[in-house]
Amino acid sequence: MSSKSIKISSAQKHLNCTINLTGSKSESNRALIMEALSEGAVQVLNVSEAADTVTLKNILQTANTQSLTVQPKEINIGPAGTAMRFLSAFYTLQNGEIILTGSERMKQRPIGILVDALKSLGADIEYTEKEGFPPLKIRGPLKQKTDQVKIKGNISSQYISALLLIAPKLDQGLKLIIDGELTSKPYVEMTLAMMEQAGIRHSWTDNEISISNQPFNKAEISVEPDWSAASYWYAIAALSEEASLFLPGLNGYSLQGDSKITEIMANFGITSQFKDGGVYLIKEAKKLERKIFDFKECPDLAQTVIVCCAALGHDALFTGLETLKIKETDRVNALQTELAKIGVKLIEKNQTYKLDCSGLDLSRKISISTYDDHRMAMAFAPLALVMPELEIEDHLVVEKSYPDFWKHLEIAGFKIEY
Ligand SMILES: O=C(O)C1=C[C@@H](OP(=O)(O)O)[C@@H](O)[C@H](O)C1
Ligand SMILES: C=C(OP(=O)(O)O)C(=O)O
Repeated sequence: MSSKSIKISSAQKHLNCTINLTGSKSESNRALIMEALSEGAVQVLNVSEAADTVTLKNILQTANTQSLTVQPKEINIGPAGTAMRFLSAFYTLQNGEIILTGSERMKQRPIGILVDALKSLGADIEYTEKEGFPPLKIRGPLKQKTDQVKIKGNISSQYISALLLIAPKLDQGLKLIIDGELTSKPYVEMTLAMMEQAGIRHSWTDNEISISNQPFNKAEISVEPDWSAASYWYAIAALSEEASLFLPGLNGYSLQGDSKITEIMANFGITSQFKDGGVYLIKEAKKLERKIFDFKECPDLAQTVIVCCAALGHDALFTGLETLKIKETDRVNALQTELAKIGVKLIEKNQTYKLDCSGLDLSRKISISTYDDHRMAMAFAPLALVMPELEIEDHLVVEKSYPDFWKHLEIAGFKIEY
């Protein structure tokens, strides 16, 4: 066992506990950018403890203090994709020159669509290594050439959110035309809804979103707990014999698209009761019948739900997995390799993925590789409820979005050996 690997087991199949989740990484990242752009008019409450958010917060705290005369400062965002995209737009508005870089994986995650859009607005950006990928050399402030930008919508919604966040600060405002289909749409809706909380008005008709030059109002933005993190508790409930879990702070009218986990997990017999300022997850006996799950609007739930179906031996079909290949790792590939360890196949045909559980074997001791991907570790961890013992290769990966994950599993009665 390496120093990073852990063994998880669970003698306790009846779960009854309260888990306090950290704030949403997505909401926090937006709120922090708005706070920086609004020169303090916007304030953020319950900001996430996710490492990605902490990194972004630290960078933004020093953003306005750099000198113009020294070598361009290098800013390293590590593995934080959303923050990379948001900062690329943010720095076009700042004085001076910086180099924005990230982890080795970040240098393989495409950013050309956003860079092209920013350049067409008037930004001065160069690639310092590979065309279309970080690192970026950004020289601000942007002198706006046009208010209209056309941008492809099917690769990452983060490019669109990044542009929308800076739009009120652009002299001419922004008219964004989304070319083709829009993936991860709830994240764009979240961006606009949060901007509205700070008084920013927009119009969205068909494929065109417009925001005029306008000031951010004074606002206190309270971040809801993270629904993507909550999804692992739904999976745990689904694989347990009996469960009554309380997740404080979550509400039924979330800005987070991943709150769709309540609807998905109803198929697995998990009822979500919203009361006492949070949600109770109650497990009831129910036969899982739903055969098709689509993740186009909630890509971060894909691993959770697919592993859960595999553990239950449920041969379902999955769609909307196209964007998974450019996230923390190629998540489709990672899922295929790791599910094979329990005898399950995930087979692609015309962009639909079929789970074949005919060879399911939960009796072996296996070690799950994590591919520097927090969601690989967290999506496979619930398997400890249905297997004798499970090893997770790198437990530290969870810090990216949910640093207390293992501590919370212990609260729920899991045994973790470091
Ligand atoms: O805007 C955001 O906060 C996010 C958007 C999604 O990315 P894509 O738009 O690239 O699918 C999601 O996967 C990511 O974890 C967070
Ligand atoms: C894809 C994710 O994050 P990011 O793109 O911000 O790295 C994620 O948290 O699953």
